[in-house]
Amino acid sequence: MRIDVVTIFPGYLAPLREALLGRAIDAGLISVAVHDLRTWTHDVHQAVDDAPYGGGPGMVMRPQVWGEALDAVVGDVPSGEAPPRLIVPTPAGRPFTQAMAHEYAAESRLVFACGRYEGIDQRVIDDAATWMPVDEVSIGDYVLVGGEVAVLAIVEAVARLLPGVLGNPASAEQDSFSDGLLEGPAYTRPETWRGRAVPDVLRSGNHGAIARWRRDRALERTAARRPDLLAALPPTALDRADRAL
Ligand SMILES: COc1cccc(COC(=O)c2cn[nH]c2)c1
Repeated sequence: MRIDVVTIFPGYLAPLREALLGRAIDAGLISVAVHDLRTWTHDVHQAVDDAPYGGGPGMVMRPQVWGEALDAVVGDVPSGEAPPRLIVPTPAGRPFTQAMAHEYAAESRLVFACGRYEGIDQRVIDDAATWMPVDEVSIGDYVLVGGEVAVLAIVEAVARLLPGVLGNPASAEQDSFSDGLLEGPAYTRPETWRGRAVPDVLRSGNHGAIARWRRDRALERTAARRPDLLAALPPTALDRADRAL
């Protein structure tokens, strides 16, 4: 997978080259190119933003700069080849989910546009959408200073799903959300720690009982913390034992 990121703070994307993702890059599973948006400014101040039409606080990122940047970074899409997907992290976006991470993991190329200030001139999105799929995506209901942190989160969630990136692919299958529920509690040695013992069932070797216990804990936690996920489950997802909980 080829990943391009356009940002005014290239240094913010340095963590992509660390650890798991760094190894995936070294293994050639992913290529990451980070581009400084100011490359496509032509004024001495390298201005990337300007005052908003209609007034109001803050600044808006200029269309000319972004237009030239995306033209250059996306380049000419060879005929017959699918264009990359442009992802724009924004508080106003569609909520990013594990299902979307799986969708993105199937793409051969992703381009990320990191917005700042009050956002990017809408015409940049509208123009880009005439020649590539554009997703405005939110990673949560809060406002960051820029999209860079969101790109780190999205790239990590997507890259870990790529074959060969995770040492143990089974853990991606048993993710939280993979069965629509939150992951329950996990334990490792020692058996007792600060007077707290590991639940006996987990040391019983009774795999049926262990699976049941884990599912019960996941259902309890999901009901307590994310009733919306429980409500969204298809009716067939809960068996009789689940309902008895
Ligand atoms: C594109 O325009 C803007 C404007 C302001 C901030 C940002 C960065 O994204 C977020 O703040 C965010 C993403 N998901 N949840 C919060 C982008």
